[in-house]
Amino acid sequence: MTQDELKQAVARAAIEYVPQGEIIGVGTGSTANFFIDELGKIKDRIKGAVASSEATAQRLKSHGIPVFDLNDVERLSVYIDGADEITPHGAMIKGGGAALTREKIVASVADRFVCIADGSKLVGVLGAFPLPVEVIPMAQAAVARKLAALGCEARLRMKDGQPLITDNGCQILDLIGLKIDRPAEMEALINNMVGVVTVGLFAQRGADVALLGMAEGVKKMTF
Ligand SMILES: O=C(CO)[C@H](O)[C@H](O)COP(=O)(O)O
Repeated sequence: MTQDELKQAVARAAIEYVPQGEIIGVGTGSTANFFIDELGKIKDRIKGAVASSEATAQRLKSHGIPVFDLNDVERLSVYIDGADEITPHGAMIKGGGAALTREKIVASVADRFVCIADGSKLVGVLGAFPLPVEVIPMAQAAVARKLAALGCEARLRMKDGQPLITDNGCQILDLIGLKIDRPAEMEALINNMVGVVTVGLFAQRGADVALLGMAEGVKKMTF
């Protein structure tokens, strides 16, 4: 099976977690896109969705799924999203698609985080994938120096020759070679740096369920 077929398989499996008549949280990325396409087929089952990015909002709308502002929603029973890496304990690196801040916000009001990913995302230790950190642009260089002092390279993410600008008007530093032995502690340490908006470590609030696409089928893990 190709990686896309594995992503499609977990996107289909995640439909089981979509509650009747509710608003759900929807993530960002290629796996989330496959999920949105599946959601489009059963859109009458839900009231609508809260999107974790402008791109996701557009895709939901293209399927005729109503998109709600999080400020108008008190709680979500489920948030469904992909990950760049996930451990056997449910800690994740997210933000490969630069949507980490809104993803963390939407996930924070959800009772349950269902992570959907192809099996290659399952790792023993986080950090082979560069860890994204969203930063306030004026603090970018200062934050990069502090992050580099942790023993990694902090590389400004570029797009079309310019620093990438997120949906929040911020920039992304990708941390290469960071050793992440204790994800929850590292999350708190980086989040506490002045100028950091969000770190793409989801450990203090990790996944509750992971659906991982493997050649032999969808593997379910609960945490
Ligand atoms: O965190 C994310 C976007 O900010 C994505 O969930 C993550 O990058 C995984 O993406 P994909 O499903 O395309 O592999």
